[in-house]
Amino acid sequence: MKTSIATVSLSGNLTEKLAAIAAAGFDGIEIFEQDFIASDFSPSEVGRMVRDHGLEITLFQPFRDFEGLPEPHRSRAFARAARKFELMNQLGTDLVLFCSSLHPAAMGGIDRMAADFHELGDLAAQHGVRVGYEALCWGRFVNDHRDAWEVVRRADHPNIGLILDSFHTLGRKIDPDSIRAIPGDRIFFVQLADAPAIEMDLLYWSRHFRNMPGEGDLDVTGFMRAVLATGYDGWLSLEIFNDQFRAGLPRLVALDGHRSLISLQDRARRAEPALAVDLPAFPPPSPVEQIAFVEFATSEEDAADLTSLLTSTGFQPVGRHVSKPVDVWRQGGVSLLVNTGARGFARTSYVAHGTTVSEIALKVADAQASHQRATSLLAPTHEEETGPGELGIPAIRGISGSVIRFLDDGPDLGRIWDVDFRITPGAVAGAGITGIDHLAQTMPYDAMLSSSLFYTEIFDAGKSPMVDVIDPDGLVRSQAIESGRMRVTLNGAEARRTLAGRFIEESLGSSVQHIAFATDDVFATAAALEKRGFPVLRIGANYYEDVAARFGLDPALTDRLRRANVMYDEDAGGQFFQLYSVPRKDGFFFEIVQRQGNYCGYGAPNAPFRIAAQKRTSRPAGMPRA
Ligand SMILES: O=C(O)c1ccc(O)c(O)c1
Ligand SMILES: [Mg+2]
Repeated sequence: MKTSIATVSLSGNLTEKLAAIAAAGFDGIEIFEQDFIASDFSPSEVGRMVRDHGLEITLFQPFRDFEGLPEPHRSRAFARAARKFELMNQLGTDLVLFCSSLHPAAMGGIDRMAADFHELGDLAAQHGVRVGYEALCWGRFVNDHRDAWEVVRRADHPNIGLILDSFHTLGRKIDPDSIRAIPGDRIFFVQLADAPAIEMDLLYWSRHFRNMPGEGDLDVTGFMRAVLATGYDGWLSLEIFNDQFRAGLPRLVALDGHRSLISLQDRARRAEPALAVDLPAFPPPSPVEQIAFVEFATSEEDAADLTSLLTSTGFQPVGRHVSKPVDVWRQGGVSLLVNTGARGFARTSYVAHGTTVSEIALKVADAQASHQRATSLLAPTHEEETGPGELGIPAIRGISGSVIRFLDDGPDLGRIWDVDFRITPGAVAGAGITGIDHLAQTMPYDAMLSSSLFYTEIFDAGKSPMVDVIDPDGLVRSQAIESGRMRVTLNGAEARRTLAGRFIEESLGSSVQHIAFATDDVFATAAALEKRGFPVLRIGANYYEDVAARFGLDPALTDRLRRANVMYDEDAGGQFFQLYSVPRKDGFFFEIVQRQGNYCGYGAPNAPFRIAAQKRTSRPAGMPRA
């Protein structure tokens, strides 16, 4: 179906917005009147600019406070409408949104309002335009789409129809299935927005906190299904009032928006196959079976720092790429690649960020299908030269520019370690690390929605509620994404002095800040790591006093935790143990965790104390240590 976005959803001036909207692949735009008034272009110039970008003006909005007024307000409202209809002719659009009235003099009365719209319909017809009526969920007399529909039904005029907006329906907790009773040809336009579940005044919530479908907590898919069930086949348009988006990079926000609209249609058709959705077919989301490898980009000079950390963590070099300076380090099912190449993407990453995680390879059921889904959802494909006989591994650019590769067990990709690498056979003794528990990605706070949308739409993934992590120098927000056996935590930092904020500055952008490895026996692993010279993070005595009191821990267990510098947490499902490395200069570190039972968190209550300890390790010599 054709997609559109309201100009209010993006930052910048009209010219910048148009460029961003066209580049993201939309077919049309809603012109928000303020954006037009603020611009210096004449209506016909704006119309031409829009069309020169290959876009249509899908809607002009909003027209406020029209219906149910006494004289002289009523005549003035009609005169105002006539002028806007003329403006629409100059802009080159035939549809305008009238939102339900908040006028203090408005009188309500469903037949009075319907009669006003009937008369307006004649005026609109004279100008060759159509009017759509939208219930603002804080409207004085009409604040529910069912009442707006009744007004439109009674107005009984071909130039008067209904406009639905998912926020106004879902924000007021109105059952979206009530839409299924409305004839699709009387719905003139559909606006889509999501929002996080926060209790607050409806108007304030709507004007500041809307976000892209899939980024919030509203059942926008249920709304979309109900709209499609009416037979509606018109525009799908984003109308997102969001403070962050208004300050963000318009191209990125527009791209996220287009991704969310494609995904929304895909979700609707998968949930209800009988619906007619005009969207090319692409594969369904699938879960990640395993993080197959993580690749670091570094240089000949800087590699020693990284490889000594790997060695002290129990990893061992086991082989090399057939044509590139890429070493494979292994331990208990984890493969880490160290790329010191002077060319290609790894080099670009290293130059931009210093030693960094530049690639993540994910094992899925069908790598080509996952790649096709990702690119259908607008992820840019990533191509790199391969030597003769080497595998072409499908890849995309992930958020923040890193590469995500897709692997599977098929006849080609399943042989990656035999074809692209020379691996020396033999077991790695290791320190008891058995896998990757999670990857922690750090990013500016305003990139978090974008990142979680990326993972949840491309993969079969769930997200947990956002939690606050208290860094002594500011708040970091953290959200976990889980898809099959892959866990990723997204950490958004606003404050630059937080550990996460410093990492973003030091590494010049978002990236993986830590890798958490799994062990089945944290104390055995801690002992093995100590022998290898692992730079363990010392945790203060106050922490153990508190954790023992909080959970009523056995003194023997508390003592083991303290001696090994292991942190502890519990939830209803089980227990969690965490051991940390001292962070590198840029803030990168390793974590080793043990999950017992069905513990499903990430130790968030421990984060303030872990961060404080990590910050102590980087303070000047001579200061007291924990
Ligand atoms: O916040 C508002 O006033 C407003 C205006 C127009 C809309 O379409 C809408 O959903 C909200
Ligand atoms: Mg709206």
